[in-house]
Amino acid sequence: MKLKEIVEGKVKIFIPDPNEYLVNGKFDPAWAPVFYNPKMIFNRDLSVIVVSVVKPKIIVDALSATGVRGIRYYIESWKSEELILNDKNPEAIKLIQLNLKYNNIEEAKVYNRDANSLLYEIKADYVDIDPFGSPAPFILSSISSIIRNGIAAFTATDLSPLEGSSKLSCRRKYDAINFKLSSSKEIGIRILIGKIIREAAILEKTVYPLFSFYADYYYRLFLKVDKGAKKADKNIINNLKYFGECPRCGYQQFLQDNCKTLCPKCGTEMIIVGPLYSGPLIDSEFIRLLIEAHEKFTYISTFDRVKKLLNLISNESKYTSVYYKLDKLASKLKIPKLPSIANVLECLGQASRTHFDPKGIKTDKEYEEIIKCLKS
Ligand SMILES: C[S@@+](CC[C@H](N)C(=O)[O-])C[C@H]1O[C@@H](n2cnc3c(N)ncnc32)[C@H](O)[C@@H]1O
Ligand SMILES: [Zn+2]
Repeated sequence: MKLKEIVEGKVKIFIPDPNEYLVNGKFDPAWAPVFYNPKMIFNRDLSVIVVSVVKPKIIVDALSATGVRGIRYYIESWKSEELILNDKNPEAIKLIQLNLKYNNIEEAKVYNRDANSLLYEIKADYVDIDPFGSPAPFILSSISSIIRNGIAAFTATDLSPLEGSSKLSCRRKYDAINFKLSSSKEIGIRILIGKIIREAAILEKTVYPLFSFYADYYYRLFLKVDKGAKKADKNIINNLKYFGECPRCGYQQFLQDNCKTLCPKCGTEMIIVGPLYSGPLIDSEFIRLLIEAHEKFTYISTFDRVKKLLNLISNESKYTSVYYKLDKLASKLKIPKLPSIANVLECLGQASRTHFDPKGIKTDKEYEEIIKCLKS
């Protein structure tokens, strides 16, 4: 394999030389023998900050590819007692070993295993699942390996099922009914968390979101894992719900079940999706710690973008309801001229923009008040 040296964060690593794997002059990271995607630097930068706050004892980068993620955690976030890097691809293992050596890390453990079988054999307090597409095949094994108060980190790039475009795929992978809704960007992340809560419950464990976000073409979740059948039951009872949107007037609400429901505002039958997680997506103390920690990472190439996202998420986390997409709402209600988002926010007083959608707002104000502000 012809290699190329690159710098990401504070580490220098070798990746397969993209020029060797061009097809018709184009390159896709999946065409190289070992996967490295520069579009995921933002994801890794944010994860480095998270790990610097969490300071886990045992870090597992279960789907490592080049090893860049785990190596960055060790060099930039925190020197954990143990660092475990794993990939089922033997070519990846050669590269991981080379990259560890190049960054003077001697103490890491490297496995060439199927991640699921490895995860059932080990215990850790931070497990990173960064797969091709869906993390669903790794949920049960990763949660099983994480001790009480440990962190599960998941990336999901399969937005099509999660956002309701591929309905059958969503049924198959996430056991949830889904349709394309106005707020599908947020619904998708809630369906994913709902699935993880149900899988964790099988093991008498549960998860609570600390920090979760949508960016570019993926979701990223950091969940705190807790143990106990009663806690698992409580989380399911309190936070596993359905969600309905009225196709006529755009009113939306969480629902206890997926029985036929008429819109309380206009009487039209609502479109219902779920089951999904209805609780907070962000822990306010955790986001405060991330904002504080971020100041130390002045060298990362995404410094400004990370700051913007963290501040926006901190703002929107004050509101528990799913965002309203104003252009969709205005078009449903035939409001001819959409006021600026800034004007709507000012009119509502307690409301925020959302990172999920530039046309969306989050507020806990009543539907009628939102409409009044849209019309004013
Ligand atoms: C998206 S890449 C990981 C990228 C890496 N985490 C990063 O940040 O650059 C997914 C990796 O998972 C590996 N993989 C897929 N299925 C696996 C399995 N069942 N067990 C172990 N590794 C697996 C692939 O070989 C690939 O290297
Ligand atoms: Zn309605």
